[in-house]
Amino acid sequence: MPAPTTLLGYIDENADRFIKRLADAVAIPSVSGDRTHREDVFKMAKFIEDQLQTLGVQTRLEDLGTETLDGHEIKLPPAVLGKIGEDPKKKTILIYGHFDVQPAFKSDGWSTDPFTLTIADDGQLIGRGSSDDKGPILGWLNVLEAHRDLGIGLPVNLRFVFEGMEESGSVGLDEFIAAEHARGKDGWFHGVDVVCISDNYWLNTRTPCITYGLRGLAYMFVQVSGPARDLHSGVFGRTVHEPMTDLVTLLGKLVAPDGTILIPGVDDMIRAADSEERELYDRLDYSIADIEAAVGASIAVSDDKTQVLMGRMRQPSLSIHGIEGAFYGSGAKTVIPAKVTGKFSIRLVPPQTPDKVVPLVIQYLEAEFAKLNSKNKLRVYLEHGGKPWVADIKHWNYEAAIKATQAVYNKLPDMTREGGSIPVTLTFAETLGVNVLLLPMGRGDDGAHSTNEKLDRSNFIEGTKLLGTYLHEVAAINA
Ligand SMILES: C[C@H](N)C(=O)N[C@@H](Cc1c[nH]cn1)C(=O)O
Ligand SMILES: [Zn+2]
Ligand SMILES: [Zn+2]
Repeated sequence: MPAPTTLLGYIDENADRFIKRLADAVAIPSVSGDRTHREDVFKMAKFIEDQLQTLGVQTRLEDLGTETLDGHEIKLPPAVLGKIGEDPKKKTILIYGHFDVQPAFKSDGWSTDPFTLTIADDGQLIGRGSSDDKGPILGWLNVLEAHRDLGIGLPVNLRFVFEGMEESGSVGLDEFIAAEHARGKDGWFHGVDVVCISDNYWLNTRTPCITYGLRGLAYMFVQVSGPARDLHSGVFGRTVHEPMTDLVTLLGKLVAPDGTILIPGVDDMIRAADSEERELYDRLDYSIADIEAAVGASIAVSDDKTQVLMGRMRQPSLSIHGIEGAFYGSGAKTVIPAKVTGKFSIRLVPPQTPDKVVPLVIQYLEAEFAKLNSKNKLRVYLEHGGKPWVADIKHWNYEAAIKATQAVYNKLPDMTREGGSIPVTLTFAETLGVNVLLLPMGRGDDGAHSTNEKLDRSNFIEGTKLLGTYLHEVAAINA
């Protein structure tokens, strides 16, 4: 049963107002990984809570405790909980999203201010968080508002969990979910039938997708320290072991230019795909031209689309993100940095977990460091991690999402595994024991985490219709 046509019409008629609300959300720089923005993450939690309340949702701000960031103990942003509908005859869907964002500075190469939503002539809504993940969260608000204003009853009961730490390891959330679950029928998640998350992207720019897998993550720091302070390279060059020299040598031993992970045992954990599995990837609407357009260069590691897709969806990857403490400014500072920290992450696929992979990384880097005969000090550790997740797509939750996609887009969705990570997904699946579905709103070229992140106007508006239609399709299924 598709959503009422009045609902879809309402969403079209109110598109400009919905975009204005997205602009208000983007204007709050809720960067969870930057201590100086912690107040903004709190402000964003309040913004979402206020919106939910206005839309008739019963809410609660859940204190998740504290964390230590850059040596300071600071408060974690609260999780925003919402509840609307308690009809025992209806199914109950838990909606998850995150209102924190990745850092963004104009100087990174943005064409416009990252925290001012800019509407381009072609309909792109450009701003940090537009696609990841404020647009999708606001999509749910749009759906609630349409039902309220049209006087259409929600076809399902809804529970919401919106967090403000997803981009920084979802600190505190797993413990909260476990504790609430342990409270049984008094707990927040009591009665939840399935979970729906809109926080990833289509493969390309034309075909909507439904996602049944995510990679896990082991985000690691490798720190080399030596001198008591930064040194003049003219005075001390070739007289001391330099931390930066040691670090870049180690970083150079992690991954080959074609993406092969050089840490013994890591790539070997994954069995090769058989022909039946390869076919799943062959069938997806994707080409090398899509990846080239999304990254803005002809740099795919292979000309074989299936191999590229498998590299993203069913193989681990290792990326080097940066070096803290290294000189990176303009000019030509002749410094020997005293302490440098390399940051890299490994995206994990089943059966890999941080517990299985991290000891291999530590052992390998320590052995490679020993070969350098350096007198500097090495420290390798896990900063945050999460396990991979793969779901059963034969569940009615997926059936409803496929029907909704066909109703809104008149197309069969691509069935994908996402290369990114949403650590709480597996927690929902394992702790609550329910089916989880990923129903993305944005396109593969949205530039999440990158400069000029955008969400296309049509994806925001049709995506809102998709979320609303999905609720009605869930209600129509006899399960
Ligand atoms: C897929 C999701 N929208 C996302 O971007 N997740 C992040 C999670 C993360 C973990 N550490 C930092 N961010 C990702 O996949 O990088
Ligand atoms: Zn993200
Ligand atoms: Zn996200």
